[in-house]
Amino acid sequence: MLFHVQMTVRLPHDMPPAKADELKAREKAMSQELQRAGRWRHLWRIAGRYANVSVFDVSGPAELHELLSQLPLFPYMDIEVQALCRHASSVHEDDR
Ligand SMILES: O=C(O)C[C@H]1C=CC(=O)O1
Repeated sequence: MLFHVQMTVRLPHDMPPAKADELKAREKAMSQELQRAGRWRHLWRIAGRYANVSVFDVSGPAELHELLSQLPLFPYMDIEVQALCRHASSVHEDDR
């Protein structure tokens, strides 16, 4: 199943920079691992914001929740999820 996910990062202003850098480095490593595995299909920065729009390809909501909740920045993100299904007019036959 595909899910559209919007993540907005809200790090506390008093978080020590070294802690923020460590969280961001771990988040980057995990996101790249999931992208290479095909589970995090798209990752786009929303211009002008510390936020992204992503598309995940997972078995269902439970797997998505497990994956998102393991992200190092999870405690510091507002996350909105929308389930996607194939559009009848899509020319991409392999979209699910
Ligand atoms: O920067 C972000 O949007 C938050 C998060 C998503 C991937 C990553 O490396 O950090």
